[in-house]
Amino acid sequence: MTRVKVCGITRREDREAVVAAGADAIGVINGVSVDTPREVDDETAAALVAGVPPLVTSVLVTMPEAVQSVARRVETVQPDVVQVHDGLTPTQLGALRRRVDAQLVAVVDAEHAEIEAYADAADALLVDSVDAEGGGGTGETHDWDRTREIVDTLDAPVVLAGGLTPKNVGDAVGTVRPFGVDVASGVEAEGGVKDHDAVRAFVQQAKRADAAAVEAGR
Ligand SMILES: O=C(O)c1ccccc1NCC(=O)[C@H](O)[C@H](O)COP(=O)(O)O
Repeated sequence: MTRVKVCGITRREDREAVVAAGADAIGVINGVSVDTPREVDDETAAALVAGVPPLVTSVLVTMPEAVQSVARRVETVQPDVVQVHDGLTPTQLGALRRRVDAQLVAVVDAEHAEIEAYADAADALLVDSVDAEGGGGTGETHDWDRTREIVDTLDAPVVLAGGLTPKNVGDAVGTVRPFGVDVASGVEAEGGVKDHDAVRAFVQQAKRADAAAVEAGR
């Protein structure tokens, strides 16, 4: 079953709508070096994560400068998973993985030269369309055939992100067959505010496409 993560939650009511829509994971962005309407402060991040119910995964999305700083942030926010964009080498990610009480998702773009090393250092890989500064939330798709190759090559769970919307997520799931899909700007009413109808449609389309692919033996 393709898991669905909805990222960039800034408000309690959006977190609740995402849970009600049947998403598997909720992403909270905290400690990033890019300007984004989806980032929240430490206190809000911790409160949003604390309210995620059992059986739904909370994800802290961050862009650390050092292992220590992200370890501190994990202690403050207490997520189930930490998703690391940019900044750390595979060796540093390995050190972080041993240090924190959270699973680790490493973010790469589909053309990254060290994809295997990042996959080995983390619990899962998120293949995104990152901007020049290493940030996500670009609203841009990338070459899904390349991401399908990564899915087929690696043992690690691979999450597809970048430019997904309720309209294209079905094709994305059918083409890439990822472990999960991730969306931020594609289900927003405005920057940092989720459109609850779009969230529901996104989750439905992703799950429907997964069921169709399983039925077709793909
Ligand atoms: O969403 C952001 O603004 C962001 C900024 C800096 C680092 C990460 C960020 N988002 C992380 C995500 O996991 C997004 O869901 C992913 O990049 C996809 O975004 P989108 O293309 O908008 O669906």
